[in-house]
Formats: sequence, C-alpha cells, structure tokens
Amino acid sequence: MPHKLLATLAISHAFLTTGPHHRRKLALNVIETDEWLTAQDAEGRTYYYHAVTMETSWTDPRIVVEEPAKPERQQLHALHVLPSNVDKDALSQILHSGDAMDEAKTEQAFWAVVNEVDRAEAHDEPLSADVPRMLHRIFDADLQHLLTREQIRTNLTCMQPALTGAANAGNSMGYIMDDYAHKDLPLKEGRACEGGTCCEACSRNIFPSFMLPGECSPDIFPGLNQFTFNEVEGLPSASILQFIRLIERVRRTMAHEYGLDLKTILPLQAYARKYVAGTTQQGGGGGEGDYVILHTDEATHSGYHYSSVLYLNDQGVDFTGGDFIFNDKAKEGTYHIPTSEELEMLTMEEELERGRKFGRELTPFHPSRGAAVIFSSGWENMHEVYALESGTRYAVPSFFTTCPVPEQAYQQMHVGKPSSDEQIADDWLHLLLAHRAESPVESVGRVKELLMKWHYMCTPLDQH
Ligand SMILES: O=C(O)CCC(=O)C(=O)O
Ligand SMILES: [Fe+2]
Repeated sequence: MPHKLLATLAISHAFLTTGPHHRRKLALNVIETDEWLTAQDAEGRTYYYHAVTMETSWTDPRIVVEEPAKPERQQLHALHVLPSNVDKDALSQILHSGDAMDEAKTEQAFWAVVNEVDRAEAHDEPLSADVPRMLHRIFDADLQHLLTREQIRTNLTCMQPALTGAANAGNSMGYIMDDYAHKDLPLKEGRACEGGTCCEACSRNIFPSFMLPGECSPDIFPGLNQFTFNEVEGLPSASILQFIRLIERVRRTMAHEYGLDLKTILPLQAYARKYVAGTTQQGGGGGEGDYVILHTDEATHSGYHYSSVLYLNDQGVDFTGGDFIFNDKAKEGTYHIPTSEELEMLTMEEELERGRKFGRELTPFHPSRGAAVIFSSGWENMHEVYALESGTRYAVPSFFTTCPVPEQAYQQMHVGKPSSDEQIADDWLHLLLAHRAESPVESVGRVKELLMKWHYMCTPLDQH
C-alpha cells in the first residue's frame, strides 16, 4: 500500500537532528544513548541490544563510521570555480525587473541563482530568500517554454489489461508470466482506468526536445550523468540545481498532461542511470547493466504512479542498441502464427526470442540527447530496454507518486513544513546544497525529507 510506504518513510524522520540556522546539520553521529546496552552471548562475545526495540548488533550502533571521501566526486568539485566578485545584486535585479522570462532571461536567472548559492556557501552565509523566489519563476518559465517548443508527438491508446490482479495478469498479459526471469517480480494489481475504459491517465508522451542541448551537457554540468540525491557532495551547485530543475520540469509536465493539481504529485525517486555494453545487471534498481528486463514501474514499487525517462546522450553516436520499447498485447489477427515447419527451422535461441515477442506489439523509442518519455507507471505501460551493442548510455529515470505525505511525517521533522521564503531557502541549503560530506545514514534521512518537501521547495507558498 503506498500510504503505508510513506508512513514508514516518515517514521525514520524522527532521527533528524536540528542545528544552527543556515548550515543545519542532519548529523547522526550518536543515536540516543542509554537505550543501547551490552550483553554476552553463549560464547562470551559482547553484543549490543536496544532496550526498547530489542534490536541487536555486533558493532556499537551509536558509532557511525564516516565514509572515506570519494576522490572522483572531489575532482568534480574541483572543476567548479567558485565565483569571485559576483554581482551580489544580479539576482534581485532580475527578480524585480518585471522582464518577460524568455529563454535567454531564464538562463540568466538560473546562473544568477547558481552564483548566489556559491556566494552564500563560500562566505558561510544564509541563502537569500530570493533564491527560491527566482527558482519558482524559472520553473514556471521552463514549462511555458517546453509547451511552446514541443507538441505531443505520441499519444498512444493505452493497453490496460482486461483482467486485473496478479493471478489474472498472466492470462491477460501472456508474455510476462511466460518469461521465467519475471516469475519473482512482485506483481501488483494494475490500476484500472475510471470505468474500466481508456482515459488520458494512460497516455504516453515523447518529447524530443524536453531539454535544450546545453541543459544536459556534462561539460556545463559536471556529474549530471552520475547524479543521485544521496551523493551530492563534491558536485557543483550548478549540477545539483540543474538536476532538480529538470525533475521539476518533469513534475510540471506530468501535472499538465494528466490534469493533476501540482501539489498532489511528488517525486519518489530520480537518479542518473548508466548502461555500459557488455556489463551484467547486479540486482534491481539503478545498478550498472546493459539492458532492463520487461517490467512496469508500478510493479517494482507500488508508490510509483507516473514515470519519466530523460535521455542524456545519443543512440548511434554514443552507443548502439539500447532501444526503449513499449511492449503491448497485439490485436488479434495482427501477428503471424508460424507453421510447424517454420518453427522447426528455428534455433533454440531464435525460438526463445520468438516466444518472448509472440502476440506483442513493440513500439520502440530511439534515445536521443534531450528527449523525454513520460507515461503512467501501471500495466498499461509495460516497457523494457534492449541490450546495448556498444558504448555507454545515460538516462535519468524518475518516478512520481500521487500519495499524499502523511501530516505526521512533517511533524516528525525537526524543521517541518516551511512557512516563509526564508525557511524555504534554508531547506534548499540544508537538504541539497550544503552537503559536501555526510554519512550514508544521514543522506537517507536528508533525501526523504527533501522528497517530502519537494512541492514546498519548488512552488511558492501561496500555492499550497
Ligand atoms: O533507461 C530507460 O530507457 C528506461 C529505464 C527504466 O525503465 C527504469 O529505470 O525503470
Ligand atoms: Fe521502467
């Protein structure tokens, strides 16, 4: 149940600690003390146990070992030159000028924000409330620019299964249950369209120029193609802000396309994913590999309701293979049923391949730099990524939920919902920008808080 999921996330927020104003620490060096006691096991070995939860541990859980600094990330940071003599007032001038936010003005505003963030960090000062104010204007402008330059290219009819429920999914979807590799997928009931008929909520959209070339360039934004919210240390603030800006553009596009109130849709996950030809996927999630098996996003995580993939490089230039494929049940009579003679001619491999594709309608998308695919996450949008033949492919999947964050989650945060632009600026700094070093445990708490506060950070207060 999605609600349960968010409630679980909320509970772990209880451990966030507060700290001084503009450089809040989410540190977790020591967990509350006397609750952890020691005891000996039958062989006389000392272990730790928690007096309340009875959790046990061989190592002292109150001590969190600092992760060693990651050289690769540090190098990225070194690439970024802190601005000197930045015009401190540039941001406020743009904000109050009343100029139309055309694409050039929006870029200027973005870099003024970056400079202001770097200035605040370099001088260890609070972040100006003009930063979130300007970002909100930038996000508004970005959606307008996107809607102006793009038409919806693809809006296919959804293929909602006739029968819902994991037990019936095999009958209606055929292929997924026949593929032995999928037998362990935590299959969930597909979300039914209202009235059981196709509706807008099942549409798929492909935006070839969701991002302008400069907006996803690794030269301008070092580390963008390795981004995860859990490891922002060492990344230039420009790359962090740009990543958020792109995910916010996805969120706004989804709200626009699916007719959702913006505050009702939140990201649950977003990261850069690297595919390298010839590598094997280790486990699920975003680990490196060279393909993604057929799946629906909602089946891998019940809280995922809308999905997007942004593409950071080009098929045919940076890699070959690696098509993104929508995989639907084909209409009766549209596919060839092989004769027994034809089947006999096939090798074992060809027969497996034929079995996998039989009765399916495949709609490929060839990834290109700057493009986005946006779709609802349920059974209506089964998809896979074909194996790369050569090169490296970079994509940014992101997954959004329409489950509301329980009020209790905010109450458990030391600094809960923001109620002024200053507090929003403070959240920007603490949840994203001031994290040059943190332990993995700290980063988990920070990222959860960031995702739960996303709409407060990315939209003005009067829109809540
Ligand atoms: O990389 C892609 O094109 C799709 C990735 C995907 O389907 C996923 O991460 O769920
Ligand atoms: Fe997916």
